[in-house]
Amino acid sequence: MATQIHCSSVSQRRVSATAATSACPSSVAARPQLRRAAQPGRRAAVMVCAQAAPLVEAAPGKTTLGFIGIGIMGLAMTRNLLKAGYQVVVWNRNPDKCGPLAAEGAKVASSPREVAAAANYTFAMLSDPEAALDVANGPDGVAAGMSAGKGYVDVSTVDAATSQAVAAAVRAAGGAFLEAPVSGSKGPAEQGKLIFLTAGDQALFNAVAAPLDAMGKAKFFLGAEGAGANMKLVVNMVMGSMMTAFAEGLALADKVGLRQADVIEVVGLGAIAAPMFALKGPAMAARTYAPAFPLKHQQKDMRLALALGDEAGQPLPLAAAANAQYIAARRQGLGDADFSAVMEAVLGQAAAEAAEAHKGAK
Ligand SMILES: NC(=O)C1=CN([C@@H]2O[C@H](COP(=O)(O)OP(=O)(O)OC[C@H]3O[C@@H](n4cnc5c(N)ncnc54)[C@H](OP(=O)(O)O)[C@@H]3O)[C@@H](O)[C@H]2O)C=CC1
Ligand SMILES: O=CC(=O)O
Repeated sequence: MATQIHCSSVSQRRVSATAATSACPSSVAARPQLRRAAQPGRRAAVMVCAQAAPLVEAAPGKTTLGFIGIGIMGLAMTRNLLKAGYQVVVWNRNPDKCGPLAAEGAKVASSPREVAAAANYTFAMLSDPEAALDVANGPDGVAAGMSAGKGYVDVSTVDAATSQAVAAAVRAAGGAFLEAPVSGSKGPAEQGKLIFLTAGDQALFNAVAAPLDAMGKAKFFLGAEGAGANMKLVVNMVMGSMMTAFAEGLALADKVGLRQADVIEVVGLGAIAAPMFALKGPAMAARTYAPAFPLKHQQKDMRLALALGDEAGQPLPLAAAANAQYIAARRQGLGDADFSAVMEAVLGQAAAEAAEAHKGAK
């Protein structure tokens, strides 16, 4: 897995080995706004903190990891932890989804609490804020299985308030907390090329550096919990708006007699080229939407980003318009399809307007 991190700006400070050894979970005030990961070779073996139990650096063969939420992303991410040689204990609400991982060597637990009790560090990849709160703070949840020296890494896409509520419950039980939402979809998850947007307890960030590297190609430490969640919502708001604009472009091209394949090629050669357009464009032109990133999750991210905009006093009219299209697509029953199925809402709107115009002409 690629683990090398490049600094693109002098204002972005690397986390030094000294910082890694001296940081405590509670020392959030001292953290810079944006930090990239330390070089793996410079990590200290044990992260010592005066106020909390030391967190031991995770390593295959000596660390048991937990993984909760075996959906599209969780399955691929857990596979990479198993491939890297970690012992992994898993739990999923629908236990059938743990079957393939059990066959590959994972142990299956009967509750999130049992996972946290069995593992040194537990990861969770859950659908939304409600699921994240249920799993972490519920009666048989992760916090109930936490104790000093353990850590919880929530990689789900949620809002800052959810992340902060989970962090409080985990810390109250003596554990450390890191939010670590990921940028990158099913393909990057399978290839171990996710981008982790982390925030929270820096000692835990350092302790789980190796498992993060087994699942991803880059990791950012952004400060106190909430910063990772906000970064993820900003990125996904842009992605959701881009996808809607692209769907409108393909629909318009078709209406005026252009080949959608030509549009995809022209876009791909110019300044607005994006891997997402190249990857999703041909399937959108064929109107097929095999789920990599479910549309219901993209709409959840738009909703959470708009709420963040409200809170921050930042108008987001473009994102609001895109969100309306994702809501329309959900109403068309496309929540479980890939988010590129927003194309159907764009086409559906055109069809509805044509029908309305036809009615008016009668
Ligand atoms: N797919 C993608 O490309 C990406 C997704 N994400 C984010 O990752 C998260 C997961 O996405 P993905 O794997 O695609 O989604 P899936 O829908 O495939 O998986 C969702 C997981 O959450 C579990 N879950 C939902 N509600 C609850 C609950 N109340 N209690 C316990 N477990 C629950 C599901 O369990 P069950 O199987 O029982 O339903 C399932 O394991 C989302 O936050 C998404 O926004 C981030 C980057 C990329
Ligand atoms: O959250 C989705 C992604 O592709 O990133």
